[in-house]
Parts: sequence; C-alpha cells; structure tokens
Amino acid sequence: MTQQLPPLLLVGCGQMGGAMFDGWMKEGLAPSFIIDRHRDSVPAPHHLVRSADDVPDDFHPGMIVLATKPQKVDAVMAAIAPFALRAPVLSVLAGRTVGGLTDMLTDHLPAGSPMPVVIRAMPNTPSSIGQGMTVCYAPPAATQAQRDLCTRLLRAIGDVAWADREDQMDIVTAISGSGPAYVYLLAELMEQVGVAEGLSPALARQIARQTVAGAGALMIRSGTDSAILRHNVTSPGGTTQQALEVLMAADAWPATMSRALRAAARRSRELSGAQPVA
Ligand SMILES: NC(=O)c1ccc[n+]([C@@H]2O[C@H](COP(=O)([O-])OP(=O)(O)OC[C@H]3O[C@@H](n4cnc5c(N)ncnc54)[C@H](OP(=O)(O)O)[C@@H]3O)[C@@H](O)[C@H]2O)c1
Ligand code: PRO
Repeated sequence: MTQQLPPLLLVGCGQMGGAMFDGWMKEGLAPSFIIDRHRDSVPAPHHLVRSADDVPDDFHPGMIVLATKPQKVDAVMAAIAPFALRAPVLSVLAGRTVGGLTDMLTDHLPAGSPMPVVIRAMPNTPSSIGQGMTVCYAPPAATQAQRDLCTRLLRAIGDVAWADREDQMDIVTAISGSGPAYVYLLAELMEQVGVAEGLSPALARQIARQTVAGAGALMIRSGTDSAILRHNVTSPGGTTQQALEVLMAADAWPATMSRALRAAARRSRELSGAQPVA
C-alpha cells in the first residue's frame, strides 16, 4: 500500500489549487486544511476555512502550498508566517520569486526567527487527473528532504522535473504552466472550422477533442519524437502537407509560438513584483 501524503495547508483552492487537491485526494492525503472563500465544502477528513486566520494554531502541516493569484498573496502572509516556521512553503504562483516570498514571510515573523524555506513549483491543470507536469526550483537553503517531499507530492499528480536556475521558471511557466490553454485553443479552433465547413457541432466537437487527446496519448505512449510522429501523418503530396505548408511558414506558427511564449515569459518576470503589476 502506498503511504499517505502528508497533511497540507493549501492556501487558495481555485483552478490550480483545486486541480492539485483533487489529484492529491485520489492518492490519499492526510487530513489537511484548505483555505478558500469560494468552495462550498471539501470532503472529509479535510477541513475548509474561509481565511488563513481560521487555521488552528496547533495544526502542523507537512507542507504549505501557496496557490492564490500572485497579486493576492500579500494578504495571507501574516497568518501563514507562523506555519512557515514548521513546514516548507511550496509556491505555485507565477512569477513570484523565492527571495520575494521569503522576505514577505520574514516581515511577519519575530526578529531572530529562523528563515522560512520557500520552494517554487509551476504545475498545470491536468494535475487533477494525475497527468500534470510540474517544474520545481529550490534555493540552496532547501534541504534534500524538503526537495524529496516536493517531488513526492507532485509526482502523485503527474511528472516532475527540477530547474537548475530560478530564471528558467519564466519560460517553464510559458510552456507547461500556460500550455494546456494553447492545446485547448487548438481544439476550439479546429472545432470552429469544422462547423464553418458544414459539420454538425457535435461531430466537430468529437473529432477535434479526440484528435488532440489521441495525438497526445500516442506521443507519450510511443515515446517517439513529435517531429517523427508529424512526419508519419504527412503523405508526400497529400492533405497534411498542404496544411503544414501554411502552418510552418516562417511567419505562421514558428513566429507566432515564439512571440506567444516570450510574451507569457515576460509577464512571468513582471509578476515577480520587481515591476508594477496590473
Ligand atoms: N490556473 C492554472 O492553470 C495555473 C497553473 C500553474 C500555476 N498557477 C498559479 O496558481 C495560482 C492560482 O491560480 P488559479 O488559476 O487557481 O486562481 P484562482 O482560480 O483565482 O484560485 C485562487 C483561489 O484562492 C482564493 N483566495 C485568494 N486569496 C485568498 C484569501 N486571502 N483567503 C481565502 N481565499 C483566497 C481565491 O479567492 P478570490 O477569487 O476571492 O481571491 C480563489 O478561490 C496563481 O498564482 C497562478 O499563477 C495557475
Ligand atoms: N495560469 C497562470 C497564468 O495564466 C500561470 C500559468 C497558467 O498566469
């Protein structure tokens, strides 16, 4: 039998916090406290509270998971700080740096307190079904046991990798954090064209969704390079080649993806708080 995951203090249980929580519950999570003001309930044995101030002082989490919007994290730091002396903080916030978050926590701790340990992670929403991709970054102050705990928690909801440098988290966020949105957009657009070209909405939806899902599953199950899988679909002089000539033109997808991912990475850097955040 696999060991239960340690109790968590999950701060923010919206799209991403909720996706991780769903994944962790399926794997077996020790009784945890979930802070969120929109959820109606959480399944037993977990506890839902509306504010960080409502977490009992004697709760000893194995990990504190920060999953508010980056712009809203300031409001919870005072109440979270005492718990950060008992357990490492795992932040999934886009942009917010280890140094920035550590300073915010330290500001709410008595002088002379030990330095809280903050580890960053960038997960994505397929975590809710155990198919997530999370990249982590830990500062030198984090112990191997703390890194191992992060890996264990995040492996329970998908694949895990570690970045060597914190600045790599910006492009990671652009690729795997935001990436599911690009894939869903592809499905949406294929569906729209299908309908525009005369398919019923139901058929257009079915073929767009199953094509995205099947292509992704084949890529993972076969382990084959995506370029080879693309080549396998492309008959010389056939239909795919015509479409790819449009998509692969230098000013089409190569330029568009580059611009899109760089824009997302730039926003991640802005969200660090180093520059004004809109
Ligand atoms: N969504 C993704 O795909 C994804 C992927 C990777 C990382 N992330 C990161 O995950 C974080 C959360 O994103 P999200 O999309 O999950 O946002 P979200 O859906 O807005 O979830 C955040 C939740 O936290 C609640 N919350 C915030 N401050 C609170 C407080 N002081 N007390 C109680 N509840 C509070 C929010 O309520 P209010 O709305 O009332 O504030 C909301 O329910 C972000 O930092 C983002 O960068 C998201
Ligand atoms: N969702 C968050 C955002 O859009 C971070 C990655 C995915 O900012």
